[in-house]
Amino acid sequence: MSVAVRFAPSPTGQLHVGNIRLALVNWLFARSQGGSFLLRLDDTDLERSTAEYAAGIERDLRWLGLDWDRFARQSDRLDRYAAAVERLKAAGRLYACYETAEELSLKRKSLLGRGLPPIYDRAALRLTDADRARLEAEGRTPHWRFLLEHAPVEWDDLVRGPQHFHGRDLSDPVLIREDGRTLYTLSSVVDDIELGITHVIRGEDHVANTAVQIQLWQALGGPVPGFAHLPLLTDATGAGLSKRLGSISVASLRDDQDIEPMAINSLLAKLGTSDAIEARMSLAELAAEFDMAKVARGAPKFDPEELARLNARVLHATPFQAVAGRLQTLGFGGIDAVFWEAVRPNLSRLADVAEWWHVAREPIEPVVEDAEFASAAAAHLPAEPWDDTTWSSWTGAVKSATGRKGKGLFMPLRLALTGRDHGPELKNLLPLIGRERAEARLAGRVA
Ligand SMILES: Nc1ncnc2c1ncn2[C@@H]1O[C@H](COP(=O)(O)OP(=O)(O)OP(=O)(O)O)[C@@H](O)[C@H]1O
Repeated sequence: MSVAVRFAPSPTGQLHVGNIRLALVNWLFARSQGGSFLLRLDDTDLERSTAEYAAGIERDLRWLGLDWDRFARQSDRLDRYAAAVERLKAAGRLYACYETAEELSLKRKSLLGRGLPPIYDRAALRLTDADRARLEAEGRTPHWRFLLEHAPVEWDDLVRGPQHFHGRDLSDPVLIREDGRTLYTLSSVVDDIELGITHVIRGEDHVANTAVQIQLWQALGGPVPGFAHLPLLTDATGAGLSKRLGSISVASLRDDQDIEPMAINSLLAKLGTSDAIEARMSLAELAAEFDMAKVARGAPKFDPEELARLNARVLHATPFQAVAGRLQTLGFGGIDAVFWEAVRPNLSRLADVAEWWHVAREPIEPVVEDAEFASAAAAHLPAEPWDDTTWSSWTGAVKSATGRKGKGLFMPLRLALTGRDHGPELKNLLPLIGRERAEARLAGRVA
């Protein structure tokens, strides 16, 4: 059977780097096994889900290159959940409960106060028909719980190893709320069964869900899939991430920080694994290196500096054709392949091209500390056309004429030609600056 996985975010905020790690791991697992990747929007929380957030999720995943083979929306599948409810009721696995939230909270507090785990006491199972009729006459509407079997629940987690739970240590989960809406615990299993999911790969926050959901899979007759629960990513301070809090979103990395998608993919594919974190230029390379056995159990931290470092590496290896369109959008349509290759080793973010465009093509204030030396150097500027051999022949001549060498030769030239003490290699930059500007700058003029 071929592998089928899903990424199932709720459209209740912008995807953060923790969500993306999960999306990426699902995608890489699918692609590395020739399997399929489903995007499922868990949009049944009508108060918090919005069409804008849903569109944002699709945009973020596309931008990262995480394309999906199939798409589903839980709000389109409500009839499937209703059908599953009927089957569970017919099998005697759902029972009506009438406690209010306050009553349940009191019960929990009382158990905790006695040092006991806050497991639901199944009081509703002892209600008679008459009790139920009375409660409903009082105006109470039931919520419905799934009757767990008091039996062991075990699985061999692809990340956490063998997991052991027991039904008696778990509360019967609520599957239907008072207002009749089915909850994630049920809808997610119905979808996973009907959409043929073979591996559920999600965050550690779902481990307890998995324990109860395995019994639901069995009750609904679906094959129980494999599981991998990954530790949750934290921010650099160790604090948790949440869509609701607007944690480090992919949209802000893209739109505000000018980060390359492959920098994000490279970091999140390798973070918290036994592989070194290095820049990769394609998802195919990451898929070829992917192995769930490399994922560690410790909670990884997202380090923005590491991302910045990878971003620079990715840019340094990006070919001109891959950025030509974006350069045009940024207003640098005049940049060609030669210019790009000259400046890309000095970029941390794509927008940094603006500085080198300015240096090469716009008037700058030169820094001339030794006018005599600068004028001697200017006198040796060769005739155009210039290419990447011009710098070495010119500085060779300046060296012979002035007796200067090393830093004493190169730094005054760099300061005069660029107004800066750092930047792209001058052998590449000089032909872009051109003779006229070079001559004027060596004379100390703004040019
Ligand atoms: N910090 C995190 N690190 C890694 N994975 C995470 C993190 N937070 C959520 N996930 C995973 O992302 C996937 C999508 O989950 P979900 O949409 O519930 O995200 P969420 O950020 O927890 O949302 P919300 O803040 O709205 O509850 C799930 O597999 C979940 O386990």
